[in-house]
Amino acid sequence: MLRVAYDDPEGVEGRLRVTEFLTSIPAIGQTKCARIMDELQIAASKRLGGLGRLQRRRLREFTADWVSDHGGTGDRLVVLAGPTAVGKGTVAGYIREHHPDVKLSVSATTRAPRPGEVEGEHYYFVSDDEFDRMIAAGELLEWATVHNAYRYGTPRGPVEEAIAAGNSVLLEIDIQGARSVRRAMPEATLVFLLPPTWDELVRRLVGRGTESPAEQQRRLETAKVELAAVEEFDHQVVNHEVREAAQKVVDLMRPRRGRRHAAPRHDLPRTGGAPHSKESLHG
Ligand SMILES: Nc1nc2c(ncn2[C@@H]2O[C@H](COP(=O)(O)OP(=O)(O)O)[C@@H](O)[C@H]2O)c(=O)[nH]1
Ligand SMILES: Nc1ncnc2c1ncn2[C@@H]1O[C@H](COP(=O)(O)OP(=O)(O)O)[C@@H](O)[C@H]1O
Repeated sequence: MLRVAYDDPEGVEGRLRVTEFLTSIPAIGQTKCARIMDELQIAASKRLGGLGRLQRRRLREFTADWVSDHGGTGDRLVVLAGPTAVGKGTVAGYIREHHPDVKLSVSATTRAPRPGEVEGEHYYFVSDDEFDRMIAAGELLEWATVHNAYRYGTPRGPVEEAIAAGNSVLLEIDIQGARSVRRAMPEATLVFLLPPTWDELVRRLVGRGTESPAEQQRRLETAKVELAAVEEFDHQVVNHEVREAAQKVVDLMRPRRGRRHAAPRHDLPRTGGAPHSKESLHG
């Protein structure tokens, strides 16, 4: 499994030269490495920890392409994350209904079922002991304590089986979980769902009416911090309208195969959503 430690510039991998990283990949020798570095516009002296944002993205996309071309998950594993009440559940639900070819991962959680929630469809509802067991047995691809309350985790088996069978898998998880997936499966595509504006996010949270005013306040504080994580994601999709946002997420799951030759890597669009300014979200 290819793994790139961009997040730890002082660590052993952060100090690794990009050329060393590339030539450690089977079938990439000096000549091919030089050509790839040229294509990615990265100087030969660069270390993994010293790459600029664009260079990191180009290298990450190259890695994803490589894994895809050599039997890895490629673009078939997509993570949808974003701040509270942005509409992650709504967009994922729309995809479940209208794109049956996309497999939605069903998480395990220690929280109690809400009225209408179905075991094995919305979540696997498990006890704390069972969740501990799943962690110890390595059955979770990632897990996190969300909103300081309950634990949520992605069962590893179904994700791996779906990918092996050639299906696309969508994980609707929180931002900590997205980071864990990036570490475990660097070739996964990370999508950040954004609200059209900060005020609209507040309206959606309040309008949903599932949290007390104090809890809403706490989640909004967290949301401000979480919005800053947008830069870590491969794509941004603004959830103006559910159908359109869902389509953009599904479009990102199309196989990347062949694209490398269709357009220079640095010309590939990064964002799936409309232009926006981050400042306006905090307004
Ligand atoms: N890390 C992680 N987060 C998850 C997982 N499943 C759900 N979540 C997140 O847990 C949070 C709470 O979900 P939920 O209990 O459905 O409540 P709601 O978001 O308040 O409707 C959401 O932010 C989800 O994205 C998972 O398997 N792993
Ligand atoms: N595109 C949208 N336009 C208007 N309202 C939306 C949109 N997407 C979601 N909502 C509403 O916003 C609220 C929060 O959505 P939800 O899916 O529960 O968010 P999350 O899963 O991100 O916490 C819900 O009341 C939902 O109906």
